[in-house]
Amino acid sequence: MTWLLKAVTGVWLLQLAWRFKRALAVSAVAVFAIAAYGWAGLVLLVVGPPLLALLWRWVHPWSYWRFVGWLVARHRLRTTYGLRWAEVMQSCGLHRPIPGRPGEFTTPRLVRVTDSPVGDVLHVRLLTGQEPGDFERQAAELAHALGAPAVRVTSAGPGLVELTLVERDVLADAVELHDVEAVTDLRAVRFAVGEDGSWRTRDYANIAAEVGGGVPGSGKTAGETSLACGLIQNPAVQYVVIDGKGGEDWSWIAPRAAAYTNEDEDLDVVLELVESVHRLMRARLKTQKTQRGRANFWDLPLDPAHPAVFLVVDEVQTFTDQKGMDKDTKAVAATITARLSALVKKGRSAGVITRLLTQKPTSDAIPTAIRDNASVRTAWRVLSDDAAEAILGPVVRGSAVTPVDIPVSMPGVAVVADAGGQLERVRFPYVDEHTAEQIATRTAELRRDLADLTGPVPAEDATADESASEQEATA
Ligand SMILES: Nc1ncnc2c1ncn2[C@@H]1O[C@H](COP(=O)(O)OP(=O)(O)OP(=O)(O)O)[C@@H](O)[C@H]1O
Repeated sequence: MTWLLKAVTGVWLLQLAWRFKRALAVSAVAVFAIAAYGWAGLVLLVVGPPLLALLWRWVHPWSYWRFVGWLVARHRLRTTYGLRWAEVMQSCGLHRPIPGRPGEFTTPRLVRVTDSPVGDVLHVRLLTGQEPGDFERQAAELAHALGAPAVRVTSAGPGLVELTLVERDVLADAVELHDVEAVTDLRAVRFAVGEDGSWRTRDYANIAAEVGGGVPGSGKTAGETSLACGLIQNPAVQYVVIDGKGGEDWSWIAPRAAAYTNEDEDLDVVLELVESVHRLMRARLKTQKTQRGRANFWDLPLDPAHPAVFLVVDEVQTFTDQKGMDKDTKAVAATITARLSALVKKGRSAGVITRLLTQKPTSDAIPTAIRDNASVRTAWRVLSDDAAEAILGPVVRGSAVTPVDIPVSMPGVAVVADAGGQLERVRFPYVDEHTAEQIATRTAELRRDLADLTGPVPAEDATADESASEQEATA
């Protein structure tokens, strides 16, 4: 009966036209061009758009490729993924039967497809009652059903999930930098590339300390080097480097460092440097409010006269692990550890950022109290779950992301835990020593001696101010 009604009213014709709307639109434009301008109009119609596209690409390649990406993504949404979506959802058990309609089911909705350096990203709206974990559990099935080597599931807000079809492991390729951009904003410092191919940043206003560890050759020093190369170009940053390996890994920074030592046997030399930085921190905590108006360093504008100080202690176990030390050396090591612990706890609001690196990630090398106060933790390749835990904390136990799996052939790849406790794999960029040396030499005039930064310890009457600032620091 319905077909008769459609035939009589002409609705069938409209439905047919709608079905072939694109072909009809193209034909209409072609007929119009011929009618208005003859065959020249048709030639213009055929040659014009490609020429315009070429011109667009030449004038504004960024917007052109963005548009092409959008077109390709739309095409994939409708064909590659859209046509099989219901079948994929059903075969992975992510569909839901519709009550009262046997045999019928509903599926999460594929909203959008975008591309990323690793592969396509499918943006999906969940069904009521579903959560990203439902997709995570089915990640392997989804990968097979969608024909991708792996699928990464990330929550993208309430009711939304993103499925990244990982076609390429972007972390497999080294990120070599032949020069490093100066860091101008310490609240967004690029430090490594994530699995989606985009840069990860850190907000140093919220970081008092970082701990990092990994087996020899895993890329700790190189990772720190690339970070330092950007930071030392900022006049409001000073570096203090203590290299417990006793080698020349950090000698490149000597012309630019406020203080540098590679002393690995005479712990008194190291203690003196650590004490200097500790004194600077205390002096700032005591006087910052009275002299500069704010108790928190990061509430003040960055000023080369009051620089942020990065204290790097590479192979920190040389100074903190007391095993095998004689009695006197043990006492010095204990003081160094206590000072580092204080810097880790209170350094943030004094603008002092402490970074401790070790190839021996144990609680003897990095005491748990220090690790637990370090909001940023980085584990390059390690050999055991215990070592991973000594750096990243208990969160790594049972996590799918672990530094124990990192292949030897991928130095510079690490697992990082951010302030929110989330673990992810990243690759640090690589800057060779000569490039680093050149950057340090060309910025040598920005160097200020640590002794000049450390003012005299203020009088005792500032105690009240200190306790106020210290309370804020540890808050
Ligand atoms: N991000 C990276 N990308 C590519 N190669 C890297 C990267 N990081 C390090 N490497 C390679 O690995 C080598 C060892 O790196 P690095 O010296 O940083 O290791 P390490 O963990 O500090 O070792 P050690 O504990 O012995 O000092 C480098 O010389 C370099 O060849």
